[in-house]
Amino acid sequence: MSDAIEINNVTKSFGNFVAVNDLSLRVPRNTIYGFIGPNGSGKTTTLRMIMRIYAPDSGHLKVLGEEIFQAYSDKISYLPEERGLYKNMKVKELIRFFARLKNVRNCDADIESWLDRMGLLDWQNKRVDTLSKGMSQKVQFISAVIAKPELLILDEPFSGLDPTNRTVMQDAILSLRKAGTTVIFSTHDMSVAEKMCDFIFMIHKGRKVLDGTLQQIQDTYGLDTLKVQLEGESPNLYGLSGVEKITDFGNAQELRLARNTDTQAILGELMRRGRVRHFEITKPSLQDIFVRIATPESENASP
Ligand SMILES: Nc1ncnc2c1ncn2[C@@H]1O[C@H](COP(=O)(O)OP(=O)(O)OP(=O)(O)O)[C@@H](O)[C@H]1O
Repeated sequence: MSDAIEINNVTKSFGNFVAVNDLSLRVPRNTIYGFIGPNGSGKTTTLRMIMRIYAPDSGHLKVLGEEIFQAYSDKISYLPEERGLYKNMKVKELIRFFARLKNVRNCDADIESWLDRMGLLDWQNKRVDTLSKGMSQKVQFISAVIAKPELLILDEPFSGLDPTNRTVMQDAILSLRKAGTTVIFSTHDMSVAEKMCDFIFMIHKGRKVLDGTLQQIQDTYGLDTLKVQLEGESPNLYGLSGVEKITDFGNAQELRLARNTDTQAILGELMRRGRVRHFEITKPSLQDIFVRIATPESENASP
């Protein structure tokens, strides 16, 4: 079976500005693929090309094995970044309308079951303009999944949701993947990407800079991070040999190490300076990897 998405050397410019530059990417079926990248790096433009809202200037795209949108339009759903719903329709009526657009009828039981899961059953006969932002987002999500798409594309599905609703949304996405759906979502939340995604793709200035499982990505950096906690306020961590960068989280600090740094020597030095509560040699987090790639050299320099 073909991959859910095959992108081959795709470029898209707006005027002189190259938003997506020679991008190639494969999304296997039945996976969750996370798109990450700084603001304006090309995530939405890529998703819009998959949805054929934009045509690439060059390169080729295949979605669910098809090159022509009409051939896959009924099997794909998109939750756009800018949420917009028909405000004077009632919730259930609106979801029914989106189902019909994909040629799905008689789905009231499914709609009710989704509304129930998303904590919106009592709102089914309320007008859309009476919903809060988070509620409309959930209604839009249900509208996207009601026709049981093979491929679901979500542009920042967690933004603006409170922690409970984030969990509800995460569970819904995971259950869809379990049922066989391929899910692509963009996010600025690195911990969500780390926990949920089978594969992570990072785009920076229109170019692919990361693509793989979290483990593959972290392995390219190796065990170059020290997580430490020392007793007392503002522990003195400066001047340690081999430490390239210190990130201070207040109660804990992360040290980035140069290759072949002697971590035992650092531990010895820290013990001379104070009482060490926590000392862990680890791979960098996705958040740290993102910052390393996206932060300009000058801001990312050694302390
Ligand atoms: N229709 C358009 N016309 C002109 N420029 C555009 C258009 N759409 C996107 N761009 C530009 O292309 C670049 C990539 O935008 P895109 O929306 O893909 O970024 P993004 O990674 O989704 O960002 P964010 O995280 O802020 O949503 C930006 O510089 C943006 O200004």
